[in-house]
Amino acid sequence: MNPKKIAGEKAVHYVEDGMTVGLGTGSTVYFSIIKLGELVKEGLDIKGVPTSIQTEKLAIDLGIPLVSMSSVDYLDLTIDGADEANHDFELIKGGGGALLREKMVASISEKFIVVIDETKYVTQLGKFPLPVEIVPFSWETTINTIKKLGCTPKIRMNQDASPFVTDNQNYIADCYFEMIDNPAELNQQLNMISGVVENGLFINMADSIVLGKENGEVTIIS
Ligand SMILES: O=C(CO)[C@H](O)[C@H](O)COP(=O)(O)O
Repeated sequence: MNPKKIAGEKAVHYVEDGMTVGLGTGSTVYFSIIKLGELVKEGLDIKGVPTSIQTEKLAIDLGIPLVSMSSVDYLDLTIDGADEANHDFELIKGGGGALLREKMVASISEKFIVVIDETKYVTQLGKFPLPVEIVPFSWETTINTIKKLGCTPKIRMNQDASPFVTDNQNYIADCYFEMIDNPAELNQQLNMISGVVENGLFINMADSIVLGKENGEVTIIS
């Protein structure tokens, strides 16, 4: 059993007719979006707000009707993956580079459902390098400032050795902390640095975590 598939599909039970739904990005929420595509074909009436160009393309291929975030005041629900989640429902996101739009969409969602496999449910955040979206202008200056917060930042690169560029035309600095003692404080400190657009810490945003397990079970933590 694929724990990502189990979690992704389970989360779709939260979706009801008439909802506007934030569609996250990544290989776990992929299974939610596939399932939603099937349900839409069977008559489910929803509108999706995609969090990346990749998700937008997938949703269009599946026939899920989409609206832009700017055309809605709020979303009923967002389903998205995460790279780590702790027991206080604090998250690291951005492994796929979509953290800015993901955070914007989650911030106006009534409910934010996180879909992960059990390996990502941790007691302390930080083993996964924290993605921070920064502007390309003088990125060296920005990562030098970020470094002072006690991490080793590395600009994310593509396989061809060019910098990875986000959907918003920015760079990602993957910041190696090993352990993050105070995620809420770090979230604020990072976002106060000039040149930082947004960081991958999601604090006080998640409502439920849907945890897929290797043995085929799924646990919902709310
Ligand atoms: O934040 C994200 C993309 O920016 C993803 O939700 C996160 O990286 C988890 O992805 P996956 O489900 O593929 O492990």
